[in-house]
Amino acid sequence: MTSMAAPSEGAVEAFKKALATAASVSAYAMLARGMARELLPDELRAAVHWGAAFVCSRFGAREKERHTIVIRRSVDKNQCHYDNASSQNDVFDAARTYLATKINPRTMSRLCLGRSLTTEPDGSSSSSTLLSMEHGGSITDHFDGVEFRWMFIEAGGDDGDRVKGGGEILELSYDAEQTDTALDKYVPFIMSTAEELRRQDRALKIFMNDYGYGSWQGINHHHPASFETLAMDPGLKQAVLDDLDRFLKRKEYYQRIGKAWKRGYLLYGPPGTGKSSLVAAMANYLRFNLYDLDLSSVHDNSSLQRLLIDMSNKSILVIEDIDCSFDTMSREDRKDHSLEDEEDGRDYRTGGERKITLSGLLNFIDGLWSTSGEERIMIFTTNYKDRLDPALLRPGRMDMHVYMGYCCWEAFRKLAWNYHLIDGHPLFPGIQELLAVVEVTPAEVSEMLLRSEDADVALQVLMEFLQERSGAVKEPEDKHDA
Ligand SMILES: Nc1ncnc2c1ncn2[C@@H]1O[C@H](COP(=O)(O)OP(=O)(O)OP(=O)(O)O)[C@@H](O)[C@H]1O
Repeated sequence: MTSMAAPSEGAVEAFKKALATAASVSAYAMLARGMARELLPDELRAAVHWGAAFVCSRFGAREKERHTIVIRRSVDKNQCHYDNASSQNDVFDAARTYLATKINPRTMSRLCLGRSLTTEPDGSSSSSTLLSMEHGGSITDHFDGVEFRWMFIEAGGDDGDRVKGGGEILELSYDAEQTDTALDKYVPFIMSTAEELRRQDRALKIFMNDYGYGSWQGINHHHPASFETLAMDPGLKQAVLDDLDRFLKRKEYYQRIGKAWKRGYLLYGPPGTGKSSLVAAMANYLRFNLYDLDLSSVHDNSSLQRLLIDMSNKSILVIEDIDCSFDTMSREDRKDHSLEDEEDGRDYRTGGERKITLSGLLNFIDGLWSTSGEERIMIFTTNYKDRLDPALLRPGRMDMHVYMGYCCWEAFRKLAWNYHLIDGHPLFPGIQELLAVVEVTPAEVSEMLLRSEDADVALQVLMEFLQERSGAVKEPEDKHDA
């Protein structure tokens, strides 16, 4: 504990004297102001005022010192370490992307409109339209309580000498005392905001592996599924969304606890309950590319490793029907074969050389793959969770298990809205009663709802379909166990 030292007598005296002096100075000032008002004519008072202002401007408090960062469109080649290094300055591009969000077309009289093509490290490209400042334009931005001023200057103009070889430049200026905020917070903030904006803008890709060669082929991914259109238990949907949001925000957390920044989801449930739709919704929500791994096309463990290493960050690895991809039956169920069978590298089902193994996949995912990249999500789907190897279900492996079940009342309401924009109908109560006892998948309900564009007809078709099925009673369901 700290205690305040008692002030010495001398200090108290000095403090009192200072107070008395301050009081008498302000008293004199008030008296002088009053006398001046009474005794001096207006012209003389104005002249005194002007004189005081002049003295202040010459000798008084000087304007705060400003610092400027110059950001050139292209980096001077001499600064590059490699001969073939690109001369494009990333910071310039990021600043322009960021500043586009600060442009107000209503208040700025001259603007530039451009379209740029961005090539991602994975080879995909996307174009975006950008509003930017015209040469000579300026923008003021506020961040963390600090004012930052941006100017866009053209090479070859008045500032031609300064920017020789650099093309166009952006100048960022701020109070000198805010240098730490500028460099340690504002510039990183601009870079990360620009990256996020570009990510939102870029076209998504889905990559599939070639047979045998261990390489990916990508095409644009336009699956329309979103969390908005997904018909599932609302609580479970929110839990998945919250988990994804938490994952995205936790870079530092994963670093601190020494774990790779990856997350695994196991989606399980009968066919047609929306597992693939949920995968697409997750990719769209995160703006992550999808890598759809078909294990039957992978020749051996080393091809598998090559494929996994070639995946980019911020991506989702999907292995559908994981129960069919390996001998994933639970080890307890193996009557005739011991674990040693697996370790000798032979496939005891065929007697031949085993191509790839579940342990090969899991070891690699836990090992090199998880440390060679970041922000990776891995999704396994299965129609039969009970057939999975316990190694897959071990805590820490698949972080969240999501059960995609038969169509419940809430899921039906979502589908009715998706397909017919209705939130109520005289047939709804009857459908609700039937859904409580009939096992029907969202895919089947969707199909019925699509039978007619007329909502009355489509709901009648669904009603009859459910009545036909009503002999089958739902078995109790094991809900999600995150
Ligand atoms: N939960 C859902 N929400 C919205 N649409 C769904 C849902 N489930 C299924 N559908 C509809 O049914 C179609 C098939 O569903 P999907 O392929 O996502 O199911 P799945 O569980 O992955 O099936 P499988 O196990 O056979 O691969 C989807 O394209 C979609 O139109």
